[in-house]
Formats: sequence, C-alpha cells, structure tokens
Amino acid sequence: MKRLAVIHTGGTIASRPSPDGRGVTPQTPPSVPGLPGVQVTHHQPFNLPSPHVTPAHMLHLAHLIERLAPDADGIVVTHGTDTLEETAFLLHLTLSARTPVVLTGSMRHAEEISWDGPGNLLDAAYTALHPQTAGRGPLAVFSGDIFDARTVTKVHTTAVDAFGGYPGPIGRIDRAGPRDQMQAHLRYFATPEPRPTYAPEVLTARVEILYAAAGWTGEGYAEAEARADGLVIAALGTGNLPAELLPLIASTTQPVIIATRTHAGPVIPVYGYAGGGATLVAAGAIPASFLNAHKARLLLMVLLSLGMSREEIRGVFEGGVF
Ligand SMILES: NC(=O)C[C@H](N)C(=O)O
Repeated sequence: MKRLAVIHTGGTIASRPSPDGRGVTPQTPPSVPGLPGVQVTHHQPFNLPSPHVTPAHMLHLAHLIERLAPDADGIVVTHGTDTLEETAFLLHLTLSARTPVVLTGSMRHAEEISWDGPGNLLDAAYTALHPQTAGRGPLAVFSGDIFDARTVTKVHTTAVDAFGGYPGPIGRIDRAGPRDQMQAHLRYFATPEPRPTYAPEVLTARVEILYAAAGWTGEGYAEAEARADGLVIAALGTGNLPAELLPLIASTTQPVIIATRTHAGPVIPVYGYAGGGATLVAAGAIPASFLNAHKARLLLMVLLSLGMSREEIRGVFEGGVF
C-alpha cells in the first residue's frame, strides 16, 4: 500500500457560497477521489482563503510536511490559488525531505458546473506518488500541467488553466482508463536542478515591495525604507528605474532587490543611463535574476531572518540557481 498525506489549507477547492449569501468562503475540505491501493491520511493545519495565508503559515506548513514526510510516499497540499506560488516557493526554499510534495487547488468551487477540484486533486495525487517525482522539490499541478515551484505563477484570474510561468511546465500528467483501473500517464520534460535549502526558525524580517511605473519619482520609498529590513522593487524591463530612484538606492544600507514587473525574463545590468540596471547594481542593488517580486521578497525574508549580511545575500541571489 502506498501512503499519501493530504494537507488541506483552504482556498476555493475547500469553498462554497456561504449560507449568509455574502459570497464564496472556505468551508469543508474536498474529499479525495478513490485511489485503489493507496492509504490516505488527512491533515488540516488551517482553513483559509489564500489571501489570508502569511509567511508564518507557510513556514508552519513546511514544518508539518517535514514531520509527515518520513511516513508518506507522497504529500499533496490543497491551497487557494491567489498565493499558491508563494507557499510553493517558500517550501522550495525550506524543505529538505525528499518525499514528493505537490500543491494544487481549484478555480471553481464545489457547487459550480465543471468544478475543477477533483480532477486537480487526482492529478496531484498521481504526480506525488509517481516514482519519477522524487527529488524534484515541491511542484504545483494544475489542469494537468506540472510546474516547478521556482517558476510557477498565476497567470489568469478566472480561467481553469490559471497557472503558467516562464519557461513553462516541467511535465504533464494525464489519466486514462476506467475509474477503478485508472492509469496515470506522466512525463517530465526537464531534469531536476540543484536546490539549496534554508532552515529559518521564524520569518521575522520585514521586506516591502515597491512597484515601479512611468514617472515614479520615489514616492513611498523613504517610508518603506524606514519600516523594512529590506526592499524589493518590481522595476521596469531588465531592471531599470526612473533617474530619481538612483540616489535613493545608493544611500540605502538595507538590501534592495531589483525584480521586474515584466512577466518573464531575467533582471540583468544592461543600461548605463541614470536609473538603468547597470547604475542600480553599481549603487549596491541586487538583481533578482528570474524571480518575480513576491518570490524575491520571500527569499530575502528567509535570508534576513537567518541573519545574513547584504553581501552574503548578494551571493545567494547571484548564485545562478534562481
Ligand atoms: N481559486 C482560488 O483558490 C482563489 C481564492 N481567492 C484563494 O486563493 O483562496
């Protein structure tokens, strides 16, 4: 008998319209469709819409997974889709267990026509229990596509295939055959990459994200700098900003990570005009590589919470694995 642990955390996959008529809210976790030859255990550390999930919840989940991993052949986490990629990435950074961990959710709730919860849950379970999944780090499975936690991102607010992320899925799961003899057809397109892991006890560091736009002259920067232990800027293109930001960044002593508001591609120091990426890096800023701003924030929170210096943090971001 294979052993599958299912961890329910809330989200639309656990939701229905609330009896008071105010809208859709998390209520009961989804039941897992029948899996012949699999012993399933259920765990529910919290039952939240994912906009209420904090980095502290994510770390709590990581600790629960580490405890369950020795007694499980695979672990599925059901989660709201809005912050699923952040939880997946925090697990990517912190989990050292080799037991496969697969996150999934749904875009439609249990009372809608074409509820996508059961199919996603089944795909996630088959993926988590598949022999080729071990050693790949946490994954996200949605609409049959299998994504790496580092690159996965929500790309649509309502579509059932709501997840994507450059350069795309690392695998595909499909199912065929009658319910009691269902066969999973799973194929990976990429080999696993090295994944350094970190073990923060708590995530105490405060990191704020600033979002760049044409004509931004740094409004909000000084306030964020005063409050935070580190900053992430969702900058323009390859990591450029209006000229007014350059002196602000040059005088900041905390780490300033430059991500991009563009949906794909790396941050690299190309441009030498005031505020261009090359000038920001010369002023001390750290490029986020391929990480989006909210994933760069989590990485920075982890590294700051471990007490790393700005130069040590630069080494991690520039280490070539993000
Ligand atoms: N589809 C979903 O799960 C969206 C929901 N707002 C959540 O993230 O909890």
